[in-house]
Amino acid sequence: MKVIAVRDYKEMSQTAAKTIIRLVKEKPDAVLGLATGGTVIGVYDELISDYARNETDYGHAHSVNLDEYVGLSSDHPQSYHSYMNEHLFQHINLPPEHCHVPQGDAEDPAQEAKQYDQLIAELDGVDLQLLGIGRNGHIGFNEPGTSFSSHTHLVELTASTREANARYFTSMNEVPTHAITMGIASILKSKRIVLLVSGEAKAAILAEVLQSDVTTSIPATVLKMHPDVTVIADQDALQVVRQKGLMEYVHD
Ligand SMILES: O=P(O)(O)OC[C@H]1O[C@](O)(CO)[C@@H](O)[C@@H]1O
Repeated sequence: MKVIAVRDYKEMSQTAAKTIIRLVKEKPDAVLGLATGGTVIGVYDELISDYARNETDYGHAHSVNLDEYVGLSSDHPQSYHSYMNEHLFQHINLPPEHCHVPQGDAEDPAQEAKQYDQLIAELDGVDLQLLGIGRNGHIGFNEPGTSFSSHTHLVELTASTREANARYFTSMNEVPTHAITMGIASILKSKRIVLLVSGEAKAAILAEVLQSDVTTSIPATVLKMHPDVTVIADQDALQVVRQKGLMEYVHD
């Protein structure tokens, strides 16, 4: 796992966006694994402004999103599908039929999860998976304790994850209790992974991930088992890493 230190959120977003743009130029039919949440919005903003300037062509690319809330239809304003439309899909020429997000209102979420894995396999896997990290170390919606052999599956969200995401809903009662998420094994199949960590709120978990052995109690530690993971962390997120003298893990 290679950790790159950047100045701030802007530089983190630009660095990740450049990696994605380079990949799409080298491999126009690349499969991009995308994430939602606050951390990755800056990356999408960078992709959109690059698209406006350079017309980077996404016409042959595909995207697969990590997760979706169970019970929300794709056009529900708080669904991850709507988030992706708002923050990326409607601004670039990624064909709508190439944009995949699990269907949150599927009648049988377990079946939907199975089909999602099949779809990823049919696309020949994810070329680059973009990830954020939860304050408890979750990746996708794989909460602590999730088996490393999990494929796309139905999960019950922890109270802390629901609280962290409550900011997008008008009340805590509206925050869905379950989600469909790509599993740890599905994420590890990606050819390349870029994990973004920004802000003080993520400083403790970043230090824990770097320090800890691989353990299901901190799902992101599993990334140490993947051969091509780049963590891009800003100075605020590196505060605890610095305090604990763990800078040996970090490159500038
Ligand atoms: O970027 P945020 O909003 O801190 O969220 C961290 C992670 O948690 C999730 O919101 C839940 O999976 C992810 O989408 C995100 O990568």
